[in-house]
Amino acid sequence: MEFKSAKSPSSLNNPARSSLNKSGQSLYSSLFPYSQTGGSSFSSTVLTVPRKKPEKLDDALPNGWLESMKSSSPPKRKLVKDHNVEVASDDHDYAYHSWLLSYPSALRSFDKITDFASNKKIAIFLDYDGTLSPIVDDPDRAYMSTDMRSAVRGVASYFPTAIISGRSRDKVFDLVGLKELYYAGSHGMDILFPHKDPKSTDHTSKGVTLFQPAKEFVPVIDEVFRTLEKNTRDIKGAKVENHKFCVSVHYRNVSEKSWVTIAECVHRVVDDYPQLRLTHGRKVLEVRPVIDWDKGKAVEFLLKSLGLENSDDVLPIYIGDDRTDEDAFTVLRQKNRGYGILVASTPKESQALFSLKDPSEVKEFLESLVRWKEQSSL
Ligand SMILES: O=P(O)(O)OC[C@H]1O[C@H](O[C@H]2O[C@H](CO)[C@@H](O)[C@H](O)[C@H]2O)[C@H](O)[C@@H](O)[C@@H]1O
Repeated sequence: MEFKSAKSPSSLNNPARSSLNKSGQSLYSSLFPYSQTGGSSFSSTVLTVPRKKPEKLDDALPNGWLESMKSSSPPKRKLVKDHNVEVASDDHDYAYHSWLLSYPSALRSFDKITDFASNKKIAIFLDYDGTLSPIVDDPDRAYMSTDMRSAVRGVASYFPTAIISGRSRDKVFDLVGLKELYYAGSHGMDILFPHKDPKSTDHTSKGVTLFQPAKEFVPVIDEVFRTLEKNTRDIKGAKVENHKFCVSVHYRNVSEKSWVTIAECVHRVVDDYPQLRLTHGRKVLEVRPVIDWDKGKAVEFLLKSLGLENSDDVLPIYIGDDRTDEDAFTVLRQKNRGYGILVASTPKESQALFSLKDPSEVKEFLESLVRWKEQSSL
């Protein structure tokens, strides 16, 4: 990531922040918590992050693969011991706090967000890994806490709430376990509507309306999954997951010296399938069908299904941490119709407007929304 010194946050050249919605109201400029014209005394040293669409692995030159793989998850933070408390180093704090000027904390901006949301219908979209659950080495053990589950249940009792994950729908449903939510698995290619009867005793994700735009790719995805499993068997730490409409190849637990080997192995397999493409998440390579569908399209589809599209009295809020979430942030930003909130504890370029540091801040934000809603309906 490249940092540049800038005169003021206004140098972000961010048209979305001043664009207007249909009623002439700006979602962005009215919420930007820092002056976009005047410079603060701090501004001459502010670090800003260039905003460009994150590069996908399949767009990168072969030489770029390794760099892309190395930067695909925040580096381990340099920690220093201070009174038995682990705190981030000064360098990290400085960069992070500077970055917050461009991506303000959604918690600190909470009053502005809710001022804007008053008299609007909020719709909540949540990524799973890194947003509701912390990133852990073993994808099968990425559990969300009981408190987080309660927070999600809380928001879902007031606002339509969807989980939009790269995982298969069944896996993410098993991890979240709330049947009142909408689920979009496989990066939005497998959409489930909640049980119509909230008292249903069916605790599986079955029996409700589905939207599966990549249905015909299931056999090829299965074939590629089996080939990748076989071909990566000798790469220590590699893990391949079949998400029905896409495949994940994890290299988090692979020694860095074998990253080229695993990348080449995946590329060799995918090269034989022109109908498939590769994208890149947090220490994971993902094989997906070449269809014009992503988390952003899933958000649009869900808003439409909920009768909430093209409406000025609707405020979609999308919270996510990964490159694949950028598609959803972009949709909200381009259409000037909602807030993207990036979960990040290190500076990252993003199409999101706000940020939260980690899943515990996500939980706090969701709980605050519930409290705000409860108080405003008194
Ligand atoms: O869209 P998401 O819900 O964020 O899913 C994206 C990927 O999440 C999982 O992998 C990530 O989390 C793992 C557990 O913390 C971590 O070990 C891995 O390195 C991360 O990439 C999931 O296993 C993938 O299949 C999803 O695509």
